[in-house]
Amino acid sequence: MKKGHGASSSRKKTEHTRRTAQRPREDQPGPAALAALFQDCGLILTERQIEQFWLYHGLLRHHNTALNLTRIHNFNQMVLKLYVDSVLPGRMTDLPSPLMDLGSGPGMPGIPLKIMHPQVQMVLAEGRAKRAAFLLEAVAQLGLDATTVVDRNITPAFEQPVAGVITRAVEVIADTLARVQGCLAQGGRVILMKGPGCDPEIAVAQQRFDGRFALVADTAYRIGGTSNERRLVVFERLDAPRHAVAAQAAGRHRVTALTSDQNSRFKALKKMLTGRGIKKGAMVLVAGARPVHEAMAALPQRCRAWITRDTQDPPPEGAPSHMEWLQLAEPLYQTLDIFGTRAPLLCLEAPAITPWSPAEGFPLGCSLLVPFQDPENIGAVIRSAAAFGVRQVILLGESAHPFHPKALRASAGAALRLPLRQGPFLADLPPDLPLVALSAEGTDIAAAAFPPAFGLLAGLEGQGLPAVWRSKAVRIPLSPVVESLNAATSAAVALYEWQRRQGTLGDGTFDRP
Ligand SMILES: C[S@@+](CC[C@H](N)C(=O)[O-])C[C@H]1O[C@@H](n2cnc3c(N)ncnc32)[C@H](O)[C@@H]1O
Repeated sequence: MKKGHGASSSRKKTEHTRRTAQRPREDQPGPAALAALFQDCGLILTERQIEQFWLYHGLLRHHNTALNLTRIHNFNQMVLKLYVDSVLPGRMTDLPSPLMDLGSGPGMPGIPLKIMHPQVQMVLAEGRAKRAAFLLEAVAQLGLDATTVVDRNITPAFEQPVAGVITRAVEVIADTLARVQGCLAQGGRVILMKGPGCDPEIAVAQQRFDGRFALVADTAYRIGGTSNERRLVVFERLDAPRHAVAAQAAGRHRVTALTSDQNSRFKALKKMLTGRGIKKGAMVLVAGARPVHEAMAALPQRCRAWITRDTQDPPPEGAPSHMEWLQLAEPLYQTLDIFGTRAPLLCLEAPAITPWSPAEGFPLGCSLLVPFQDPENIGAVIRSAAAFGVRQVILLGESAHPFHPKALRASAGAALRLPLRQGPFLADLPPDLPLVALSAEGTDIAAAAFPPAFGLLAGLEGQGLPAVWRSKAVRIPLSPVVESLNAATSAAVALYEWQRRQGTLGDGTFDRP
């Protein structure tokens, strides 16, 4: 992509020396000498432009001692290395508008470019207050319209939209590309005025911003007839800035911003962190990037709200449009993000948990009955139930809520997919049910018979099972160094044993019964 240098610099240098030698009158610093130096570089200035450059030159000289604006003091050098150098990109590439000169310092290249291309809307960004004040004075004195000064450091949080960014002598390319994430439009260009040895910088930037920025031009050149080598490197932005993505998403969804923890909507969301609140409100809070996207894809009609930190992480394109976008102030979001995911949360209308009564019996295969009081155990066992092809999970009266955020997370989303039923309390299970119960005091599971349609009754954490079930229970043989397995783990092992007996685990998967 890099283009070679133009005509030999030594020939140009000789011509330059000869022509300036023929104009002794213009050797003295002044508007005419300035115009002549520009002309030697093939740049013809209008009277107004000469006047503006001369005025700018005067301001630079006047303020240089106090503000340390440039280390170049020689008149010819100032014209060539500062003003001419600044305007050359305008001859080599189209200038986007609005164009931000990032790290403008004393106004380079923004002010000379603006003088040459008055139609371009120019934004001069300069983090140092005294330099920014100088820029304001220069803009006023030169009468530059459609030119603003941003007197702050540009960071990725800067979101004033611009179509292009130009920068000279500020930082490495990748840092600039990162810095303009918030403000540069999709398709916008970053024009980087570089020295000749910038290949390593380009390579780093290409690697870091692969898919987000593309290198579209890289041209080697020299300033007029001098030996000063330059590279003009141009990157084009492929992705869209966050604010544009957020604005598009806000057009697709109803948006509500919540800032107070006293807000009734926020209070309702907070209730979804407890089993009781979920039961009452019939709403579920899904956390974690993957579970959220899976739940949205599987249950689009049930999606109620996409919950984010302010405008960050807008709902993706294709998200159900009836879903509201709740933008929460940081402390409110943190209250709901109990796992510290920092990712969007999804509020879902809870899938129905239909009642089950013992009179209904069990369908073919395994129904898992769980009395667990720990939501993480409930989630873990539901995940195992899904993994081993259980027909339905019957939650006994003792059980924690399967949509408690901790249960949902431990189930890796399975709680939203598997048929869940609400059964009676343990004590109300009739003793003649075809159940295989699990207890550390039972007989070895190796000898157990699994009926074609049966219920697997997991033990209750801590207390185990009531005596009536303990007496007919099966156990998983264990090393005597532990007393028992975790309740969810023992259920998983029993489910594995049941599937193994079906002879369906041979190829690493099994068919649903
Ligand atoms: C070495 S000077 C170059 C100035 C000018 N571009 C030139 O070529 O003469 C770099 C300037 O960029 C400014 N600067 C650096 N990082 C900046 C940022 N993130 N936002 C705004 N200004 C910045 C500094 O304050 C400094 O004035």
